Amino acid sequence: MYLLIPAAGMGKRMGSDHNKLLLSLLGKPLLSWTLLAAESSQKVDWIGIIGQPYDFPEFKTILDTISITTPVELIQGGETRQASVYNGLQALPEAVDNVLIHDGARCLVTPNLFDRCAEQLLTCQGLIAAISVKDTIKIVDSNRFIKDTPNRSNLWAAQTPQGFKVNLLKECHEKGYQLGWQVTDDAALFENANYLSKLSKRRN
Ligand SMILES: Nc1ccn([C@@H]2O[C@H](COP(=O)(O)OP(=O)(O)OP(=O)(O)O)[C@@H](O)[C@H]2O)c(=O)n1
Ligand SMILES: C[C@](O)(CO)[C@H](O)COP(=O)(O)O
Repeated sequence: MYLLIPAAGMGKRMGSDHNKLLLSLLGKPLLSWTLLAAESSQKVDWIGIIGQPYDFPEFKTILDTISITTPVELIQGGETRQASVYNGLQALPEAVDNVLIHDGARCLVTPNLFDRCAEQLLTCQGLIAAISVKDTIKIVDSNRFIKDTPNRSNLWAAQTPQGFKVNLLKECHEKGYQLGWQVTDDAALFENANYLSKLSKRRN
């Protein structure tokens, strides 16, 4: 299975002055933990890391340090996550049918989660890992007055991995680019284009 890892962020919301994936967690950069999980997956056999070129020297150091054996390609990212994934899709070899996309920032992913998503992707057009929302969610207006309380049993928090048929996702990204859709995950492009993605309840 081909895996794209968006890793070209700049930590704006976090208020970081550099890529948060290079911050250390238990002695290793965040990105190392994500890559180690992908390396231990039974299904992932190619990894594209999408990054900003100024981070590539540190990415190469990480790859050397963890002695990764899965083939890895570094791909230039864009201004937004959406633009980064677009570039990642262009970098896939022509013959690839299925792709998983997993945020480098989600470093607690397990090899088993990659494997489950890879297996299920063979049975559907698209899927995402997600967890059911535990809190009661309020919809507010621009003055923060509460307007609605949606039924919690229909609410799921989208995570990654997200997996798709490559031809369909490329079509959705292209459409999104042409029509100016701005989304925060790939499943939203699928929705906008009226394709169906399946939820995969995240256990681990
Ligand atoms: N131009 C961008 C922006 C984000 N990402 C990646 O998309 C994932 C989700 O982004 P997010 O968590 O929002 O990360 P950042 O944009 O880095 O940080 P922040 O949330 O603090 O703004 C991350 O793995 C990030 O590296 C990307 O590849 N290209
Ligand atoms: C794709 C994602 O991880 C799903 O939750 C998320 O939307 C990425 O963007 P964010 O800016 O970190 O929310």
